[in-house]
Amino acid sequence: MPLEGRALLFVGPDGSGRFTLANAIGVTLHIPMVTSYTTRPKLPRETDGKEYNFVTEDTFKEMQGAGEFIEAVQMDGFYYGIRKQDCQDLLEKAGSLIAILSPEGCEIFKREFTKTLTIFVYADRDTVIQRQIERGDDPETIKRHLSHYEEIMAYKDKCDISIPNYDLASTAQELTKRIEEFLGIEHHPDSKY
Ligand SMILES: Nc1nc2c(ncn2[C@@H]2O[C@H](COP(=O)(O)OP(=O)(O)O)[C@@H](O)[C@H]2O)c(=O)[nH]1
Ligand SMILES: Nc1ncnc2c1ncn2[C@@H]1O[C@H](COP(=O)(O)OP(=O)(O)O)[C@@H](O)[C@H]1O
Repeated sequence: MPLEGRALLFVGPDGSGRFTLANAIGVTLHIPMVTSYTTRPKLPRETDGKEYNFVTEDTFKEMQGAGEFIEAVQMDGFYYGIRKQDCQDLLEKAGSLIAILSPEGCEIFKREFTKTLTIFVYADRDTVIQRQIERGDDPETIKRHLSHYEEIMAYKDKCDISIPNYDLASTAQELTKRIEEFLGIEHHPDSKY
């Protein structure tokens, strides 16, 4: 049985601005974001429970064994997954949720929710490199991210919306409008976008 509700799925290369845009849209449209679980070590700029719930591999595997994840993937030796119960709780409260995930994860979510919107956020290679340097990612992490750049970009035309993110304010404004159309809501009067 698919989950009754709407899932806005943000996907795109690392450093393209998925988290920044998902967060802005969530605040403007009052849509909560579901936090993934990962075994990847926490970076200094991250806060446990915000970007991810950081867990050990043993804990992840226990949760996976108990069937807790709606989807779980392994990437570059790390596990990532989203808990079904977390989605159910958010849908009960808000009717919609936001998730940031890989193309593979999007395909699974599309089968698991009654209504999904896939939003592809992108920028050129040099720009995503520059942004990752500025946000303090180490060279190894940036290299790891870039090894997926082309493969992720190939998913662009399979998404419902694909949006280049250069000027943040105008990207957020355009995206807010297109999501409001999808959700069938009037443009939010207080929206600064
Ligand atoms: N399928 C799936 N993908 C995820 C999940 N959580 C994160 N991802 C994606 O997996 C990739 C993880 O990359 P990572 O190197 O850890 O960089 P991050 O984007 O800075 O966290 C990113 O593209 C995420 O959007 C999840 O729960 N499921
Ligand atoms: N349009 C933009 N212009 C300049 N910087 C941006 C823009 N969008 C996002 N950023 C910055 O670039 C970095 C990467 O954005 P983030 O949302 O973390 O990307 P992702 O989740 O796709 O890895 C962050 O430091 C963010 O503040």
